Amino acid sequence: MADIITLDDVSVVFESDGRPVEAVSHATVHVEEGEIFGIVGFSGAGKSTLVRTINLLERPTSGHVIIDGRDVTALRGAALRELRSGIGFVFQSFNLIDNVTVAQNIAFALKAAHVPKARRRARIEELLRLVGLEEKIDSYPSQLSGGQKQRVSIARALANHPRILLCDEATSALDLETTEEILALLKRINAELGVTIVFITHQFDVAKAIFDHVAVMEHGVIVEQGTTFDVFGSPRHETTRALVERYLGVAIPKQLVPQLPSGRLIELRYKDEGAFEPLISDVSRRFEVSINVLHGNVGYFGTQAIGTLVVLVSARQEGQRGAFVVQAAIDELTSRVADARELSVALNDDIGASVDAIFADDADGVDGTDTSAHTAGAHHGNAHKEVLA
Ligand SMILES: Nc1ncnc2c1ncn2[C@@H]1O[C@H](COP(=O)(O)OP(=O)(O)OP(=O)(O)O)[C@@H](O)[C@H]1O
Repeated sequence: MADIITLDDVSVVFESDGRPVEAVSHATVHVEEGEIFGIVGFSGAGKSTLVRTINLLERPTSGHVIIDGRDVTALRGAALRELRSGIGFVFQSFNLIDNVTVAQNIAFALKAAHVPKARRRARIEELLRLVGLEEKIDSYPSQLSGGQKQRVSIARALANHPRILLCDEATSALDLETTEEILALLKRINAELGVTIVFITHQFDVAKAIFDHVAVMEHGVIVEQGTTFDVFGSPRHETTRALVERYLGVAIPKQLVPQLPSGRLIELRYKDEGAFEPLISDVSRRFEVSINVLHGNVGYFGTQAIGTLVVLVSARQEGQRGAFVVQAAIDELTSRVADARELSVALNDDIGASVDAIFADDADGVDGTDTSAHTAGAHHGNAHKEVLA
């Protein structure tokens, strides 16, 4: 699929108190036509600044913005206005004008694009039908719920048939149920109208529910990007790992630790289901080690599953030979899953704390497809079966 948006080596430097602040540093992004592309990262990572370069609300200090194969970085005046009318923007705080009606809020966007007055009402009705709010056409924003306000702001953003919709934390001010409704609406707009969506969020469940590709930002730099399934399934950068740990990961309760047989704790991450049972039994038989499954969790990305298991690998014999076979078994396990690492209980605690700031408000799955198997404590065969069931 062709790129509809290319950000080529884009940097944005602000001046703050006389000192330069590099909000975005050499970011390169390719957004394919018709996809939902997401950007995640800590507060202050540069996500908003990067997205605002797409319609040149922020002008790159260096690098190029290419829309539909055309370098638009230097556009000004009428050409810039035309570019912007083809790119809708949805904000976290809705940005509706309070003292005019829903119809008038949308009419402003049509007027700005020189749509004749006689055609505006029909277009407004069509847009409100699309977002399911026909009956609110003459209401004022203060008479609407948060979700309804966001629907109006989406209708307004779509008024001039944009091919691109930019959403900056568009669901962050909404409760979980309303978030689901808005995500379903955006998915429908993406699928039925073919609108390409670039979406910033700090909500992990939003990311995994709707993003086709995702970029992870930190300190102005894109540290990792790819398909959402690959990036979250095999995270390579520490920040991504931390995000994934917090939501797909599992922590071993401290009180369990003294009860564990000696051995090494390994976290295994696999993509798609069903691959584990034969792997565990195969490795434990071939290497003559015991592999106890302590904890497991499966998260769904659309229809694709990413699973996590924490296993304790123990030697069946004492001494150097035992340590050697445990290492060989761990090497074999590691080579046959998407991602693996050795755990300590303290490490789990640290990770939990470090990512709270990013995905602070996501206790439950937005798409309702998460399943968790909390089997800590039952660290023998039964746990294994529960996790894989
Ligand atoms: N107009 C500006 N002038 C000076 N510094 C700015 C300006 N806009 C943003 N910054 C700085 O640039 C950095 C990136 O900000 P940005 O808002 O893009 O991050 P973000 O990842 O979107 O964060 P958040 O999720 O908190 O909005 C921050 O350090 C911010 O303080």
